[in-house]
Amino acid sequence: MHFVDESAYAKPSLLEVGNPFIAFAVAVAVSVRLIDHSSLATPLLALAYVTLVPIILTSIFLAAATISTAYRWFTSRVLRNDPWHYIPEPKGPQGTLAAKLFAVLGHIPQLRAADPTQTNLKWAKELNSYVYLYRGFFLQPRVVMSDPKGAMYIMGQQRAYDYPKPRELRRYLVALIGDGLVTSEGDGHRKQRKITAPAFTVAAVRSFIPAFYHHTNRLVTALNREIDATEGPSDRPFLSGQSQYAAKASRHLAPVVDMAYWLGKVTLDMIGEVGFGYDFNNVNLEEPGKQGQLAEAAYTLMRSLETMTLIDFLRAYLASRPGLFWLDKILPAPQRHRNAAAVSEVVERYSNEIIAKKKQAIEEEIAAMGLQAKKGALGKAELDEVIGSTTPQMAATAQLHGGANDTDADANRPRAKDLLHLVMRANMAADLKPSDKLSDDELRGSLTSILMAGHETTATQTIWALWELAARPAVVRKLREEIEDYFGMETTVDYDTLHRMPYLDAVCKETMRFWTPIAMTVRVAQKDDVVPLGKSYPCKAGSGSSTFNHVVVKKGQEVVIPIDVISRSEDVWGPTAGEFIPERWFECNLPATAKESGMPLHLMTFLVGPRSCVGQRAAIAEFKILLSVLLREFDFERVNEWADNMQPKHNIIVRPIFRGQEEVGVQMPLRIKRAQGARQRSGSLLFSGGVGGPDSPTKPTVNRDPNWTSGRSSPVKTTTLG
Ligand code: HEM
Repeated sequence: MHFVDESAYAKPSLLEVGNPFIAFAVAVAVSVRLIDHSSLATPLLALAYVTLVPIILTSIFLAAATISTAYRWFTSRVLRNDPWHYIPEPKGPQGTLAAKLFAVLGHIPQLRAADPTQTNLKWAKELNSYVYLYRGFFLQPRVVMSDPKGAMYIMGQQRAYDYPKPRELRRYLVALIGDGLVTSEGDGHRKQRKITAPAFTVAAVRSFIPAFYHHTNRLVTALNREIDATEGPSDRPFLSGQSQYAAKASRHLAPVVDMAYWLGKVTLDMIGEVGFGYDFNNVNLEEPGKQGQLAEAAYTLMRSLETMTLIDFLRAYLASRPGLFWLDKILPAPQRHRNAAAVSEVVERYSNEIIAKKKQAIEEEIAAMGLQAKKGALGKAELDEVIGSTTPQMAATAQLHGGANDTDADANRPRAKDLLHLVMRANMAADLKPSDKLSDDELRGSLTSILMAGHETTATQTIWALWELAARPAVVRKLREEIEDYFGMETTVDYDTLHRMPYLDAVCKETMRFWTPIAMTVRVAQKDDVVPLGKSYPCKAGSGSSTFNHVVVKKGQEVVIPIDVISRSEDVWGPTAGEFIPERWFECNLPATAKESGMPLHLMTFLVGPRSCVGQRAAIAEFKILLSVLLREFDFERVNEWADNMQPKHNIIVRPIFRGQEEVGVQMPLRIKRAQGARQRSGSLLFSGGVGGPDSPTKPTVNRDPNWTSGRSSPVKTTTLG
């Protein structure tokens, strides 16, 4: 059981649903009376006591909820004098059960019924405002802040700590992944971030590049194996991770494979190595059941997020009211929660081992440098001197729990210092105040945070890029031309070259704009505040005012920052905001509204401020490497019959499912073929046979687009990612 530090949260106001003080005071009073008037020695009375207290508490909660819901309804609908009376609000559900339950469920069923990005964009259009209000559970007002200036105000350096994540979300995440960088708040977060952020420097990310290529190349080898194994359609799945639908749609040397499955595997391998020097070797293993225990645990944890239902959300919401924490104890936990609890124990066990091995490895490094006498007195600068590639012991550690033997040619390459190693070394510095040091528990939290936050996000970003490119041969042609120009006959390019490729940069940015893996974040105000907006928006009809350019936020109020809506906002991107156009990123095409928005790189994909993505530099490099190598090697096509059935599913991360194939769950089935002119490789990238295989003398052939000036000679200017 993880303890959640609540110090970042202000005390709830009297009218907050399920006020803990009221609930607690009444429960104590009732208990005292029960104890006074009965003897708990009798089992029957003890049972009555145990049953009665929850019933009484529930009744109190329901009474408090009814009063505060009625109060909200009265002030907003009858008196029209609540602090948000002027902010437009979308219509509730019509004529359905959800309409009857509006007072309990608010607009949430509407948001969960369809793609929330589209629902929010539709509401913004109908209300003619990117700032509006919808109702959460028990009519709680939630302000939707799709105004970039407002969102940056909330998430920026000055205010981010006044707007922590809501308790229920945090409790849920802590139960899953422990209390690390993702979940900590206030001073706990400041401390974690101070130690962790310096591990993600440009120098560190540069040193990860060989590992990113190594794992991408393993994926290429595995996919080529799948292509070679495909003789034609089959009634039953015959490739790893394949669904029966994909098996049926496969053709000779052109299988339909689930790229979500493969990208999930490869990004886990990448984060395993660069995150904490651990080789999952997941790409070379088949079904999840056959993975190493830690990989399997990470996989199950991610899947448990996928299946959250409305009831789960309501339950989490209720159980997070301090007076009702016992609800979690008495309601039978769904199977997936039990799974999640079991796997988080596995993660914890492995994390302890990894941390212990790392401590040992760092001490060996210090000894190898002859600095043992000074151990405990080494400052940060001196510890930074302790550099170089992984010691043999560290390499052995890396292999200890790997899923399978690594058969790749460059398995024994020198490995860069991993993120956890860097974090732990920084944590050992004698010049760090004791109060700033992370405990083993906090280190474990940072390990799981990096593992979970840095894995499916990058996989998802790449899945969406392939989905878009699979329907855009002209974009693929231009991109391949640029890739060939920059890579030449090499299998890799360095960090700087990777970031100098303008069209790759534009395609990556457009994917990060159009498909943000994390579509939104929710925050809860700890103080009353007034949030300034970048422009004036029309007020709700009948509110007595015409426009508003600020939003009053009350303590305890939730604010939604819809990263996806900001990215597709016509106010920022103009009338083509809803289209996928990489060329919009060329300096000459960038709209003034995007440039003036003030967002870093004109995007909120990684959020901003002290709670922005700490791993963004690594994520971008990983994304660019995956995309450029995969596109160089393979053609990806959508399966025509299913092209219109893709539905983005939002569960913290936005991933694709397909109508008619719901039982498969998250998947990205794409037809894959060897690209025409897939090249002869120098170095370690091996695959068997086929055009451009290791024995093929074929020089790359590129279908040049006459309208495209690519590569080094391109006059196009962009502000590149990285
Ligand atoms: C394309 C890939 C990625 C995207 C789009 C992404 C996006 C984000 C976003 C939006 C947040 C803020 C979430 C919130 O507070 O609600 C976040 C936080 C975080 N990300 Fe990423 N991320 C990506 C990849 C990575 C990678 C590769 C790593 C690690 C190697 C990573 C580590 C983290 C961590 C530790 C946090 C918590 C930061 C904090 O609260 O201080 N992310 N990410």
